[in-house]
Formats: sequence, C-alpha cells, structure tokens
Amino acid sequence: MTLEEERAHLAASRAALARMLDLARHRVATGEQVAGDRYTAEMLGRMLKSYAKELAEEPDGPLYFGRLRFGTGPAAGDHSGQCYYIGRRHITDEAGEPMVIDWRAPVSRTFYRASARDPMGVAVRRRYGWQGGTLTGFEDEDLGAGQLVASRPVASRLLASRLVAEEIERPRVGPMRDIVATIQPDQDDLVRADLDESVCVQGAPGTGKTAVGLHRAAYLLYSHRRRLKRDGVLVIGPNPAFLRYISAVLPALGEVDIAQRTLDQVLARRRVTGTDSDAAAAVKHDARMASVLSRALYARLGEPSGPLTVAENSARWRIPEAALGRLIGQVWQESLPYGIGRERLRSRVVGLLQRQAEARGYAPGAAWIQRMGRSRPVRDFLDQVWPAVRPADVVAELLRDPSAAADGILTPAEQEAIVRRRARWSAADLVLVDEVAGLIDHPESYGHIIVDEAQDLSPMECRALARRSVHGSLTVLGDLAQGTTPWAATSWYEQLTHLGKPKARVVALTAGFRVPAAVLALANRLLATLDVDVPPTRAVRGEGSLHVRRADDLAAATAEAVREALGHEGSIGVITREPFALTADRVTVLHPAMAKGLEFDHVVLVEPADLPPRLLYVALTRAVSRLDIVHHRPLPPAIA
Ligand SMILES: Nc1ncnc2c1ncn2[C@@H]1O[C@H](COP(=O)(O)OP(=O)(O)OP(=O)(O)O)[C@@H](O)[C@H]1O
Repeated sequence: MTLEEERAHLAASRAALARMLDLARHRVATGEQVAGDRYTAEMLGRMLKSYAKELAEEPDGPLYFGRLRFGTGPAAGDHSGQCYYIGRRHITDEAGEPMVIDWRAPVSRTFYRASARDPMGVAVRRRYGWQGGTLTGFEDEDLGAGQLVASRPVASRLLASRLVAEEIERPRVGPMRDIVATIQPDQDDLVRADLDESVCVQGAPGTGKTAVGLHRAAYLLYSHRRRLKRDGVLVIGPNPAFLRYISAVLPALGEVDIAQRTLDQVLARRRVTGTDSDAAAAVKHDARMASVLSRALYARLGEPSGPLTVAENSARWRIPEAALGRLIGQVWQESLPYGIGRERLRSRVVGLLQRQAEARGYAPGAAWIQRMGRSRPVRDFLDQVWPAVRPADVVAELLRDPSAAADGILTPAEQEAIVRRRARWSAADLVLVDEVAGLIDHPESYGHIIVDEAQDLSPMECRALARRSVHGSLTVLGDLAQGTTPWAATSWYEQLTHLGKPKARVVALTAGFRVPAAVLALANRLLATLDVDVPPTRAVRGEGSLHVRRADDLAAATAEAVREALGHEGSIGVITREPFALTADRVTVLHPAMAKGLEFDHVVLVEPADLPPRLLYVALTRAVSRLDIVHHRPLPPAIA
C-alpha cells in the first residue's frame, strides 16, 4: 500500500468514526422512547451517553498507529493472510466490518509482542508517523524476513524502530500522553496481566510505571467492562499536581469513568486543620496503631448487668444474665466488623425472645420481631454491652489518653508523642479514623486499584487501601530508591503484606524512557549509595545534556539557566527549595518534594546539597533532554 492508499484508508476510517458518533448520539436522543420501562430506559440512556462521550473524546489526531499483516503459514492461525489496523478504539464500517481494532483486543497483543525471533505469524508490522492528524509516513518491519525496511538509522541502542525512538526522544510539553503506539513487550506483559492478579512494578525513574498503570486500567476496563463498571477502578496518586499531570491519559484512551484521587481525598471525611510533630506522625503511621485502635474500639464492649426483660401487654419475656453473656461471647467469636457484630447481637437477642414467645403459643411475625429489636430494654442492653460508636470519637478519645489501649504496644514516649491537647485533625488522624471505620464496617471496595508511588505509603495508609480491595486486585507501582517519607518501604514484600496482597508478583522495569544517558549515569552513581536493593536503569534514550555550574549568586545563576533553557522547545522545571519568582509560559517552579512522578524537558536543579539523598535522586531523574545543576555549596560526593 502506498502512502496515497494509506491516506484513503484513513479518510474512510474517519468517515466511519463520524458515522458511529452520529449513530450513538441518535441513540441517546431516542433511547428513552424505545426502552420498555423506566429503569431499562435510564440504564440504556446512561450507557449510550457514556458511549457517545467516549467516542467524542476521540482525539482529532491519529486514528491508528500500526498495522499487522499476517502471513499464511500455520503460525498465523485464524488470522492467515489478514491485515489489521491497530488504534485507540474499534472503528467499524457500515457493514460492521472492523476498520480499526482497539489496541486492547487480543489480536493487538501481537503488535506489541511479535519480534523477528518470534514473529507470531506476522509477516509485516507497520508503524505510522503522524504530524497532528496528518499521516506523514510509515515504517515496515519485515518480521518474516527478520529485517526493518525503509528506516533511517535509529537513535537508540535498544530500539529497532525509528518511529518508536522518535516518540521516546520527543521534547516534552504539557501533561503526560498515552504510550499505546509504543508499549514495549515487558510493559505489555504487565498491562495485560489478568484482572484477578495483583502485580507490583518496581521501576527505576522513567521506566514507565505510571504509563503502565494507566494503560492497565484502560485494558482491564476493556476486558472486564461489566464487572469493573459495577465495582469501579481507582487510581491513587501522590498529590493533586501529579493527578493533573496524568489526567489526560485515560480520557485519550477512551476511558472517562475512572476515579483518580490522592489517598487523602479518598479518606477525607473532615477537613485537616492540624499538623503532627515528626514523632507523632511516625507513631500514628506505624502498623502497631492497628492493634491499638482495635483495642480502643473493643474496650467499649461491656458485661450484662442483669437479665433482660421485655414486657408487652400482659406478656413478659426474659433472658437471664448468663444467657446474655453467652450470646455476647458467641457473636464475639464470629469476628465480624464491630457494627455488624452489634446488629448480629440484636438479632440473636430477639431470636431468643421469639423462641420464648413461640414456646408459649404465640406466633410472632416480622412486625413483632422488628418491634422487639427496637424496644427500650433491648436498646439499653446493646448500648451497655456493645454500644454504637463513631470512628472519630474512638480516635479522639484515644488521643486524649492513649494509655489504656496502647500500654504494652507503644512505649510511654510513643504514647506521649501522640497525645493531642487540641481537637484538631491532622492528615495522619484521618488515616486512624479510617482504620476504625474499617473495624466497624466494610468500606466501599473497588474491583481494581492502581497505586502509584506506593513506596511512600505508610503501613496504616496501605491498610486503608487493603480494606478497599479485599474483593479486588491491585497494581502497585513504585521505586524503593525513591522513597522519601519517613515510613517509606524498604521491602516490597512487607509493603505488599500491608496492602493485603503478600503474594503479588513483583516485576522490575529497567529500561529508562525518560532520563538521557548522561544524566542517568549520574543518577545511577547516586543510586549505588542509597542502600536499596533495586536494579539500576539502562537508558533507552540518547545522551542528552548535563551542565553543572557553580555560582555565588544562586538566584542570578538560576535565572540565567532558565533564560538559556527558554531558547529550546519543551517544558522547563526549576526544582528548588528556595522561593524563586519567575513567570514564563513554559516554566514551572517547584519544591523537590512535589517533583515526584513529574517530568520536564529541561530541568534546572538548584543547590543539590540541600536535599537528602533520595530526594536528590528523584530530582535528578525528572529531565527528559537537559539537566542544569546550579550550586553554591559543594556538590554531594556521590554526584561530585
Ligand atoms: N513504551 C514507551 N514508549 C514511549 N514512551 C514511554 C514508554 N514508556 C514510558 N514512556 C515515557 O517515559 C516517561 C516516563 O514514564 P513514567 O512517568 O510512566 O515513568 P515512571 O516509571 O512512573 O517514572 P517515575 O519513577 O519518575 O515516577 C513518560 O514520558 C512516558 O510517556
């Protein structure tokens, strides 16, 4: 097929997409009239609306990025002699024949996996080059013959394709983009892991963890749409700036219904107005707090102080104290959540009353049972032995005086550290409140949760996510070397245990798609001093540029570096602890702690000696093309 013929196919695909969109809109408009009853009409309307919305999200840009032409040998199987265009979503012609196949469909897997060594039945893999919505060319890989045709020399040592290399080398501007056109085989393996499987990706900076997680979310929704529309998919990121940075990826993949939140946003039941000392935060985030809170909650259980008597008209029903004690013991043994235990006890008590009534010839019905359950004596009994509680009250009481619940678990100094003298909620307190809420009742659970920067979560934060994925699975993304919180994980096994998935497969990604080789060499030197057991990154990119300048006037030198950076295209990030006023379109000034997960085409890093080693490692690995280090004090030895 010539470029002209390819363009004709593109025009036909665009027309087909426009027709699909018209049809979907038409169905939204008429759907309510055609459906039988109101419920069905509403469900249908909602479904069609979201379908129309997804179609409309389709960017004007490339409709597809690749094409597979299968050979005729036995390896091609059912696809023998077939040709498929692979794009961001299915497009079908009027007869329902596929014009473009969704990248998530089973056959598309071949696009990412086939290699000269194992062509998987593919004769030729074609990749398209685009400029905006215009098709500019293509590149064929003759997998049958094991060679790349019509290609200029490739920039990278590791990539066979010029188009893939160009995509990776492209200067970065604006928010994160999807990588569907260039997913690599090891990434694809993770993206398509089964829904029931929890996986943990240990990936050095820029190896595509975030990209993999987001594409996995889109893939899972495609493959298990009904189940996950019902159960929900949640993406957890470290801060709102990061969520803004990644926010366009899923909509570009046609997925508009995935919640993307910080953990704080998930837990927020009340406003955070207080802060913790480092010592208090360390204790509150420690896994032992789970035992302390459980003790604090269950300390509320009491003993019956006599028999329970309910009088109704002329009848009197009575349960002796010993029998009540036995009931409490039985319910306790069932290890139910606290709130459910209280209701179970209520129904057991009423059950005993009911049996007495029946023994005396009454035939108590549902209304009687309900009345008994709400009767004063039964309520009083429950309030005494298994009182209703609010999670925040349990935590507030514990923080006023931790001793009763914490003795033997926390040291006296630790107890002292968490005593709260003013009733203000800190972020860590909300994690504790959530823990208690989880002891009282099951929280909303998700079908799948993707947790980014998971190495930074505390054990107690992990537990909050574990509770929300009891019936679902997790994709855990992180890098032990980039852990910068005081409680950052040092072992994935431990972190996964806190997350409730100790058996999750841990996979390392080591091909770095962000950081250029020159910068990576420096970062890897620092990595060697960080005392974490993770493999270093190999650069898939070119050399890039690394500049170090010593200056007496840091602010002036920084401004100078930014001015120079503005001479290139792409985004610029100034990573500094000092306030630095600068307003230019492409420039973002940010504190190192906020740089996590982000990337800029050009990074100006100010005074590395100010940063603890791991934060320095994060800051060093944000640059895509150029890194400028501006310093006054001597550089830390590892990077000097
Ligand atoms: N297969 C790929 N093809 C093209 N670009 C890729 C590929 N994989 C990753 N990238 C790009 O590499 C950059 C880094 O990816 P990403 O942010 O997902 O890495 P990360 O491992 O999460 O990094 P960090 O540890 O810093 O959070 C992004 O610009 C992403 O688009």
